Amino acid sequence: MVSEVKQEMVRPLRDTLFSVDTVQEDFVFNERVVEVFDDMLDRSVPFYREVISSSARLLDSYLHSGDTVYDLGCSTGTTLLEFCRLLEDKGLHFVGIDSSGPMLEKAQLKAELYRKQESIRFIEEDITDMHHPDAGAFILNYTLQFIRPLRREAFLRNLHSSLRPGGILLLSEKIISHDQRLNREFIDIYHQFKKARGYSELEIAKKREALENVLIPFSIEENRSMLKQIGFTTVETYFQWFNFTSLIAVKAS
Ligand SMILES: C[S@@+](CC[C@H](N)C(=O)[O-])C[C@H]1O[C@@H](n2cnc3c(N)ncnc32)[C@H](O)[C@@H]1O
Ligand SMILES: O=C(O)C(=O)C[C@]1(C(=O)O)C=C[C@@H](O)C=C1
Repeated sequence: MVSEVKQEMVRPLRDTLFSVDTVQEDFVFNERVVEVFDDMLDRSVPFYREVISSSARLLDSYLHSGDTVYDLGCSTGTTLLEFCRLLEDKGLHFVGIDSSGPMLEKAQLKAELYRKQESIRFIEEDITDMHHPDAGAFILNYTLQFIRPLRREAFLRNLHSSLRPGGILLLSEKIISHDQRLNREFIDIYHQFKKARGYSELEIAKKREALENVLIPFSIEENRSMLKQIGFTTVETYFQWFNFTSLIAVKAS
C-alpha cells in the first residue's frame, strides 16, 4: 500500500464522540473510539508523551539486550513505536497485546507506515488470560483501571510471576484521593485541563458519565499496596499530575 494511503488511514479524526446529542452508553473501545483514539489520548491524558519518554528511560536502565517488552492494552501502538525510536540500539523485542481487533489493525498500519513492522509484534488476546513467561518488562498504561477490581490482584500476580528476576512493571493510571476535598479539586483541575484542550463542558460531563462504571480508579496507596502484597520488592512513583500517576514496580533479582 502506498504510504500516502496509509498515512490517510492512520490519521486520527478529531475526538468529537461526546459532542453530539446521542443516547448515552457506557464507554467501550469500539470502532468509533478507534477512529479518534490518538487525538483523544493526546488531549485527555496529561503529559501523555512525557510519560512515554520517561518510561523509555527506565526501560533503558533496567533492561538488557534480548529482553522482551510487552505493552498490555497497547491500543494503536503509539507507546511501542516511540520505544522503538528511543531505544533503537538496545536490542529489545517489542510485543503489543490488546483485545480490540480494530485497535490492532490501526497499530499494524502505523508500524508499517513508520517501517517498524519487523520490530513490533501485535497479538489480539485478553491480557487477563495470557501467559508470556520470561518478560523483561510489562507496560500497563491506563488499562488496569478498565479491569474489574476483583480481578486486578490475580492479574498482577500473573504478571509478577511472568517477569524475569530484576524485571519491571510500569503502571500508569488515573487515580482517586480518599480525601474528598482533594479528590474534587483534582477532578476539577483535570476538567479544566480538558477544557483548555478544546473539550466543551457538555463533552466532559458526558464522557465522565460514560466512564462511570467502566473506568474504576484506585488511589496510589491501593495500587502500591496491591503491588507490594503480590511480591514486588520496590514500588515508586515516577510521575504524578493531580489525578494521574505512573508507578514502577521491580521484581527482586
Ligand atoms: C485506555 S486504552 C490504553 C491506552 C494505551 N496503553 C496508550 O497508552 O496509548 C485501554 C486499552 O486496553 C484494551 N483492553 C481493555 N481490557 C483489555 C483486556 N482484558 N485484554 C486486552 N486488552 C484490553 C482496550 O481495547 C484499549 O485498547
Ligand atoms: O477522558 C477522561 O476522562 C479520561 O479518563 C481519559 C482516559 C483515561 O484516562 O484512560 C479515558 C478513556 C480513554 O481510553 C482514554 C483516556
